[in-house]
Amino acid sequence: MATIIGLTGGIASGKSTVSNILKDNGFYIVDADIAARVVVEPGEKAYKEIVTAFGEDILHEDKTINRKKLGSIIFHDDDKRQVLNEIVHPAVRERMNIWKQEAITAGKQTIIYDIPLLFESNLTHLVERTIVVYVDEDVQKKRLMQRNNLSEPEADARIKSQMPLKQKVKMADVVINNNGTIENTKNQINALIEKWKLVP
Ligand SMILES: CC(C)(COP(=O)(O)OP(=O)(O)OC[C@H]1O[C@@H](n2cnc3c(N)ncnc32)[C@H](O)[C@@H]1O)[C@@H](O)C(=O)NCCC(=O)NCCS
Ligand SMILES: Nc1ncnc2c1ncn2[C@@H]1O[C@H](COP(=O)(O)OP(=O)(O)OP(=O)(O)O)[C@@H](O)[C@H]1O
Repeated sequence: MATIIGLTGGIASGKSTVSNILKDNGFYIVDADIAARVVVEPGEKAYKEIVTAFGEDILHEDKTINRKKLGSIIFHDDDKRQVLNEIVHPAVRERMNIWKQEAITAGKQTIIYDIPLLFESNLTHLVERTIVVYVDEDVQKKRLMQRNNLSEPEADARIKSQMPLKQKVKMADVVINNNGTIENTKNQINALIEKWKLVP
């Protein structure tokens, strides 16, 4: 039976950076953010529910969802975020389960579940151990503003929409500190692969 490892952290703390390094080491990644994109493509059930709940205003001209616009709504409004989560999350879990089964069929021994909201959504029962990618809040904000081209208040709103990263650290089986260079992060991951004797 495959071992499922949960990889989480805060927005822009470096989960994708860590999962890419794990992928380079042969590990199979099941990514919740990718699942959340696939399940809201036009024609999908969640797409229709989002348009009903948020209106056609959140669509591009080609009818795909304008993620920037939807983000600017839900990261500033807890109730609306809740509405979106209730539409999208069940479909995400279903999709991730399909990908997990594919990985098991392919003979994978360790599967990485990259889930930003692993703790917020109480999904730890899906995984055997948890890795939290940590950065200090000033580094997190700077990287988030840079990557998404956001103002400071916009970055603050996104950070505040999640459980404080320091709280996630307390809940983690292991913490990867991503304040330093990518090389430093790689070294921590290699040490972890060794310590937990992880086999792809
Ligand atoms: C709001 C949306 C349209 C913004 O899209 P955008 O392309 O700008 O961002 P992306 O999807 O790449 O997410 C970036 C990061 O934002 C954070 N984030 C996304 N959704 C949420 C949420 N509902 N609550 C808290 N943080 C969130 C995560 O850390 C995620 O890694 C999109 O994030 C979305 O549909 N969110 C709801 C689904 C969800 O909860 N996804 C997170 C994993 S299941
Ligand atoms: N050690 C590092 N040094 C410098 N920049 C980094 C480092 N790690 C990540 N970054 C940069 O910080 C940004 C956030 O990293 P990444 O996309 O991996 O975070 P994430 O946790 O997956 O984000 P999200 O949850 O928002 O999707 C990216 O632009 C990435 O290139």
